[in-house]
Parts: sequence; structure tokens; C-alpha cells
Amino acid sequence: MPRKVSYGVDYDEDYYDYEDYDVDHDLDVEENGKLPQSKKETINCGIWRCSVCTYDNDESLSACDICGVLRNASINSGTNSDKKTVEGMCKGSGASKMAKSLFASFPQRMSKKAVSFQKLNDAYVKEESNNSHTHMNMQGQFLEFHKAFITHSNRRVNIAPFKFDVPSPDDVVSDGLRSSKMGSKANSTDLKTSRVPSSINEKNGVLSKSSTERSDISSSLTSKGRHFSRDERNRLENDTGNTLSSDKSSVCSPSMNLKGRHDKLDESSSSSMSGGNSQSLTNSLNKRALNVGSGLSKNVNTRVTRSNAEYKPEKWMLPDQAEDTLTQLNLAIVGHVDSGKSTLSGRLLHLLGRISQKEMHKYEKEAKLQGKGSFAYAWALDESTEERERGITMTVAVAYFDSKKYHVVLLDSPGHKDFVPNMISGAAQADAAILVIDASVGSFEASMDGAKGQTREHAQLIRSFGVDQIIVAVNKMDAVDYSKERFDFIKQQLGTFLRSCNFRDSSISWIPLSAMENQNLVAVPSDVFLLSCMLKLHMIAWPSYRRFYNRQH
Ligand SMILES: Nc1nc2c(ncn2[C@@H]2O[C@H](COP(=O)(O)OP(=O)(O)OP(=O)(O)O)[C@@H](O)[C@H]2O)c(=O)[nH]1
Repeated sequence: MPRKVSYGVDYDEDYYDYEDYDVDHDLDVEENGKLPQSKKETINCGIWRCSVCTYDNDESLSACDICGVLRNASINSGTNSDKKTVEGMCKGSGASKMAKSLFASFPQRMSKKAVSFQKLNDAYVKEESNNSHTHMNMQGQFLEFHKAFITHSNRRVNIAPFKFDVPSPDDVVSDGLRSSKMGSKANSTDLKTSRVPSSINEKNGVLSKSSTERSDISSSLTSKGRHFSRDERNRLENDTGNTLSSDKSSVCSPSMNLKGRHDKLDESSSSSMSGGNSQSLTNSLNKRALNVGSGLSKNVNTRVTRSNAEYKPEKWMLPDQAEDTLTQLNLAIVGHVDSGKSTLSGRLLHLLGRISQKEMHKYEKEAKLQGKGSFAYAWALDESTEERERGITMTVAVAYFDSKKYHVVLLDSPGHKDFVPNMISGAAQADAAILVIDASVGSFEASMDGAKGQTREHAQLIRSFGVDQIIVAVNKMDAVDYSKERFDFIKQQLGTFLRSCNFRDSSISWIPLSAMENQNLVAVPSDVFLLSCMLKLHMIAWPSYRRFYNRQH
């Protein structure tokens, strides 16, 4: 070992020196406040002994070559003050000597804050006496110190104070809705500015004349002030003063008063004012608001009236005023079998031009070929082979012709009892009916027979379907020589039955005619009796509004 050779230090001696690291011994030393001399760093010529491991280091070394402990600068300075040595500064700290030596190497780095903390701690606010406190060189009450040093006072949330002249989001939305409803920007502006006078009216109605109550107005305005600008508020107060002095000085727009009336209801319901005075003011306000508001209500009424008056339905909407359209009239042709229904229908269609002469010649030719020449007009409607072969109508034939007022739909119904259901299908669509009677002797009586005849049954069915307008066509008058007595007999017999079916006499038209000989249909009849009737079948105004009336009601 170089140190033993160089410095002649016996190993055993050093060993004993190392025994000084005993903790108890160290504590004893610290407790006495004195360091043993052996532990002190000794300086010989060109050699300084480490205070920790007692190794003799060269003078040029700043730290111990063995343990690395830095050389105590205080030794170099020649001072032994406890405050500047490791042991002195860390006395009673409980730190080991190694740590103490480490801290001792940086005496200049000792925490100044620790020292100043003690000073600062001493400078804290101390209560002296009688609620008097001191801080450094200042003295006062604790509350004053609190206000002076509190940091919360500076923590203010930067919230912009409410401004009356800035519309709130609710105002923006409500104004937008108003403007959209009113349809113009100017109107929305008027409505916006009308709030103040309206609120003036409502306030005038419930508030008294005292200045104290005016302050109530201001306070209430403040509570509701989100809807009023500052200028409006000033105007409100000024107007309130004016109206309190004189009710007539109030100048309000109708819309203002209109709104004021609505608000006033709520105000009056919640008013805590005394009954008499408040009631009188409210009444005066109501009168004033109604007087001014009557202008608006009049405009509204005029507007509604004008809109109703301006509305006029088009002509095509009215069924009776249509220019180019005719009212459809379903005309059912009913009666006993072989009474001449198809012949009458074919003759009418031919006379009215619905069947051309060429077609009529065709029917006549075909009917003659089959030996049924008298059915020529009936074949115009009985188109099926079976109907033509059997000479009877089996289904409802449909044909059209136009009169002056109606688009007539002819429903040629079968008269045979086997086809009563088909007859019903046609009668159910009828607005009016032609009951064809065979005037020939025996045929009329047979048709009126309850068991076999179809005249009664058809008349009852027609009436049961609601048809009250009926034409009794007494056909085949040529077969009875146009006998007026026969016609009167039939009229008397059948008339009694029709009245029993709730047909009114005024709703029954009696026409003697001959479909086969074209008498009393369209052309002027040659017979004197038929001429005296002065009633042509095509001249009949088919008086049936029943279906339209029933559909509309
Ligand atoms: N003498 C005469 N015969 C007529 C007249 N009208 C029709 N007839 C005849 O009566 C017969 C029956 O005629 P239709 O027209 O088929 O009688 P209908 O009522 O249509 O018969 P169905 O439909 O089967 O009930 C035919 O032979 C016709 O020529 C008329 O005015 N005078």
C-alpha cells in the first residue's frame, strides 16, 4: 500500500482509527458538541489528513484520495467556527458524517431560503393585542390585512354585465318569428319598438301615480328588462310619467295597445293594488286600448270580409251553371213485357238523330229477314242474338241523347219477370223513369195483374229506389184508335195505384202516344186527340234533382 510506505503509518494504527466510525461514539461527540482531535483534519507539511478516513492526502488534492471526501475549506481558511463546519451546521440533524462532509463541501450553497424562511415566518401577521395585528412594519386589523393580501379579489370572472341595448338571444328568435309572420322587416321593427308603449299601457292600468310606484315600474322593468333597451326604458319612464299626469297624452299604435291588452289580463289578475283605484285605471286603459285597437280590428274584419267576398266559385264548380256541360239524367224505361219499351226507345233515338237512317234501314232489313219486322226499332237496343230471336230484352240496354238541359242516359230495362233482377240494376241508377203502358185492350189489364203483371211491380221498385218523377207513356194508342176514354180509363186505374206507391200527381206526366206510328213523340201528331194533349215526350223537362240533392246532403 503506498500510504504505508510513504507516510509510515502502521496498518494497525489505521485500524484503530477506523474504529472511530462507531456510531455511538459519533453521537457522543455530537452530543458534546466537540469533535475529537483525532477526527479533525490535520495538516502537515504538504499533507492534509482526511477527517473521515484519516488518510493523509497530498496538499494538492482537494478531496480525499481514499474516501473521496472533499477537503474542508474551513481548514484551509484556518477558522473552526461550528457554524461553518459540517458538524456545526448540521448539528443535531441526525445525518451521517458522510452526508455532513458532503454538505460541508458546499458551504456557500446552503439554502438561503431556509434562513430567509425563518425570517419570513417571523414576518407573518401576528396578533399583538386587541385585534391588532402586525406584519413586518405594518400594523392594523386582521380584516384589513385580509383585504390587502387576499388573492380571490383578483380572481374575477370576466362576465360582461347585462346591457339593455343589446338584444338577448330570446329577443332575436322572437323578432325573427314575428318578422316571418308579418312578412316584412319594417313590420318586425315596428313590433319590436311597440313593446315599450304596450308595456306602458299595461303598467298604467295597474300602477298608481306616486313616484314610489314609478320606481316599481323601473324595478319591474329591470326584472323584465331583457326585452327593453336603455332608450326604451327611459322612454317608458318618461311616457309613464306623462300618462300618469294625463291619460290623453299617451300616443300608442294599435299594435301596441293590442299587445298591451293581452298582457294586461295577466297583470290585472296578479295585481295587488287596491280594488277601486286599480279598477278605474284598468277600465280607462281598456277603453283607450279598445278605441285605438279598434282600428286594427276593423282592418282585420275588413280583411276577412274582403277575402270572403272576393271568393267566387268558378262556373264549372256549380253543376247547374256549367256552360258546356249538361247534367246527366239517368232515365229508366220500365213496364210490362212487350209494352213497347224498346220500340219507344229506338224511335226516340232515331227521331233525335242518335240512330242514323242507314242504321235504321239495316235494322228493318234484318228484322224483316227474321220475320220480325215490327221489332226493327227494338233491335237498335236489343243487340244480342238471343234477345232478337226471343224478341225480348234480357239485359239493360244503354243509350244516350241530349235535351236542352240534360244529358239523358236511357236505361232500357227488361220487362219479363224472369229478368227482374236486371231491371233492378237499371232502376237503381235511375233519376227518373218512363213507365210504358200497353194501351191495347187486355194488355193493360194483364200488366196490372198482381200475379203476372209487371206494371205494379216495376212501379213499386222504381219508387222504392227513390224515383219520384215518373212519365206514364200510354203506348200503342193506335191499337185503340187513340181513344180518349181508353186513355182516361188507364189514367184513372193506374193513377190510383201510383198514388198508393207515394207518387204525387204533380210528379206524374201522362202522355198518350204510339211508338210504332210515331205519334206524339217529337213531331206534331196528326190525331186530334193527341194534338190536344200538347205534350211531347222530348219536350218534357226531366225534373229530377233528387240524386244531386241527396248526394249533397
Ligand atoms: N201496334 C203497336 N205495336 C207496338 C207499338 N210499340 C211497340 N209495338 C210492338 O210491341 C211488340 C213489343 O215491342 P218491344 O219494343 O219489344 O216491347 P218491349 O217492352 O221492349 O219488350 P221486352 O223488352 O221484352 O219487355 C213489338 O212487336 C212491337 O212492334 C206501338 O206503338 N203500336
